[in-house]
Amino acid sequence: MFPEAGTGYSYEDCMATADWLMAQTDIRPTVGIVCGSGLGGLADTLKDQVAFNYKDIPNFPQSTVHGHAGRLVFGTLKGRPCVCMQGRFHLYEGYPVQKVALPMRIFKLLGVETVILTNAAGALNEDFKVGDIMIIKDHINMPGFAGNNPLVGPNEERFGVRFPCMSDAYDRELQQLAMDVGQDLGYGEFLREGVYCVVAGPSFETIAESRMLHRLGADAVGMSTAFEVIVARHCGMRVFAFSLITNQVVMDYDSEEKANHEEVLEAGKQREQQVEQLICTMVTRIEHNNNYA
Ligand SMILES: O=P(O)(O)O[C@@H]1C[C@H](O)[C@@H](CO)O1
Ligand SMILES: Nc1nc2[nH]cnc2c(=O)[nH]1
Repeated sequence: MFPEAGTGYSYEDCMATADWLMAQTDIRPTVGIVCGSGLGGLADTLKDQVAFNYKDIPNFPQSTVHGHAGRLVFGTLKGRPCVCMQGRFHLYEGYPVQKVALPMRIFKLLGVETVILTNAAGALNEDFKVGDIMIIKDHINMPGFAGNNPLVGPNEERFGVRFPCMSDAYDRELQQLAMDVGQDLGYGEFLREGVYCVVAGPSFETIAESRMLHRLGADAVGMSTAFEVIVARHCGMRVFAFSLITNQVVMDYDSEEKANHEEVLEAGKQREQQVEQLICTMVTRIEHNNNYA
């Protein structure tokens, strides 16, 4: 049923990739960042950059989606050593779910302690607007109900336990930090919190599917993040994630709206600066505030 589960993603494979990277740069990141669709600009703001194209990194998948540059960028953000994925992998690109989330294990082996993930998502919550930033407090892994969980396969104890807890997946202190930073930056009007639901994609939702997800308790829907979060938590890293609301999901048969990737990228462009500022300030405060560190 899962032919590729457990092959090519061993501890030794991940270690080989991490060793290769550490031999190319002296930067030892403690924060790892994953940039969602159209949100890759943050990587360009890192200082003292050392960047790798995914195609040059051993065992690494390739980005195939417009808006995902396919570069792993090491550098510093306000003096703090970071590694930033400028582009991520999705189930709909044809990768097994284990491969989609593989970079989290590389992060761990590089020394990353805190992971910050971003994504573009459609709003199911009717109070949300395009341009809102939704701090993710929990997720629903829809493909997971059909067996698409990145931890399927033999468990590697050196990464984590067989049955990891997920009720604390999204670090509450980091959520509070994001709220505080957002308020300080004057982002209160477009800062929200909510539940993210991942679907496999690449087709956007039908109206019936959207209504169902909304009734199940999801505030936003997307095609990523939850798989990475599961693997990051399995190996003991702290996780913070947010969605940029790029479109209102169509839930009305009379609507003329049609979801499309171009509007997703455009919404990313419009909020790029605030997204970067939020992450950058959070990273600084994680470093300097022991309550959050
Ligand atoms: O990588 P993310 O989750 O930000 O990308 C979202 C989901 C699809 O890949 C794409 C749809 O426009 O944006
Ligand atoms: N599944 C899904 N992913 C998205 N990514 C950005 N917007 C959407 C959306 O409306 N649905």
